[in-house]
Amino acid sequence: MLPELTDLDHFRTLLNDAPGADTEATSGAEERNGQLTKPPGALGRLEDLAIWYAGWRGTPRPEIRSPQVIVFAGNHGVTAQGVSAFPPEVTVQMVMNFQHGGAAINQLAKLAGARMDVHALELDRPTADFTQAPAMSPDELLAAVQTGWKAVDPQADLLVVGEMGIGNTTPAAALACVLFGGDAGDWTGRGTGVDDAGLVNKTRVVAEGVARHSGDIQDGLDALARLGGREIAAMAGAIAAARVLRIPVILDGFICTAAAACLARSADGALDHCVAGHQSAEGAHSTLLSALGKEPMLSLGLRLGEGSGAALAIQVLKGAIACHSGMATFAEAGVSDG
Ligand SMILES: O=C(O)c1ccc[n+]([C@@H]2O[C@H](COP(=O)([O-])O)[C@@H](O)[C@H]2O)c1
Ligand SMILES: Cc1cc2nc[nH]c2cc1C
Repeated sequence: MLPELTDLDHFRTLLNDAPGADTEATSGAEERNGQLTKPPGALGRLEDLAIWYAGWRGTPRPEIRSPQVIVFAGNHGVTAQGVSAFPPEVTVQMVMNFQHGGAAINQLAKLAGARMDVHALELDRPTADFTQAPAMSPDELLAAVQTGWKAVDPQADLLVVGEMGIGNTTPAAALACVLFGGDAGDWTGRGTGVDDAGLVNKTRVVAEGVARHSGDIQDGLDALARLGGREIAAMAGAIAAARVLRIPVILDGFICTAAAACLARSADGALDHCVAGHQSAEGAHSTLLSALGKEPMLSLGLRLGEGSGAALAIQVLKGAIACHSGMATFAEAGVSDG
């Protein structure tokens, strides 16, 4: 059962107190992995993924039957600073495209056998431009986190969270910068494709936001309120709910990883139930994944968001689980082990 979220301190407490993976299931899966008809380690990272998944599902021989993909959408006041190659109205237009089944994520979720939900968060009320004021008030942050928290199906056995939000690589860069340090230029990339002058302007905007707010940021949730966005906060809420429910999560690209990073900076082990689905072409994604100690499953040059890279990675994880749970042991198959 997922408790109702009453306030942000309650959220922090639930995240800090969330149980870890089932150690018995993990060791049972390790033992089973050692008996399967293959040379030790021959399935490479698929073996680690299967053992990780088994631990979080609490069974040494799990299946993936009910994956869920959730796409959250939000609008950003900081787009007034000219930080995106696309206009903000594309956010609501793409939400309609998701609802009509026409986006990349619709195809990839369907292919992965996943249920897909779309949550648009107050698109007609963008966050404040963080160069001028905190992006969200604490109450606005809580409402967005609650949307994500409640969006997770407790019956799901795997979760992908994705986003749509014109301008959101700017808050994602600002979050990464304030959480991990370095210069704005280390974290700022081209997003949907800003030109060289656009990149200089966007880097300035990120630097201004970080300079304005860093003194008031103690943890990841403070960072989310001041520099984040509603869809980013909702992703954080959903990832945290999955942690409490022991539902494994596949992270998507730069923005999704920035949301996850806010949790990592609010509670130790907050992302132990997450793997990185892919490495985005957004320049700083690899740096952010390294900072979180996450190795991407795929690297295909995607920079779409929407949960697309993570939805593709569901298929790889399904492959890992199919082998782990379906293969015969040496004893069962009468094959001599080494
Ligand atoms: O997932 C990523 O790594 C990623 C990288 C670049 C862009 N995006 C998507 O593009 C939008 C943000 O780009 P921008 O240039 O408007 O900040 C947003 O809707 C994201 O889903 C996503
Ligand atoms: C068309 C378009 C589709 C997207 N999907 C996720 N982010 C996006 C940004 C744009 C511009």
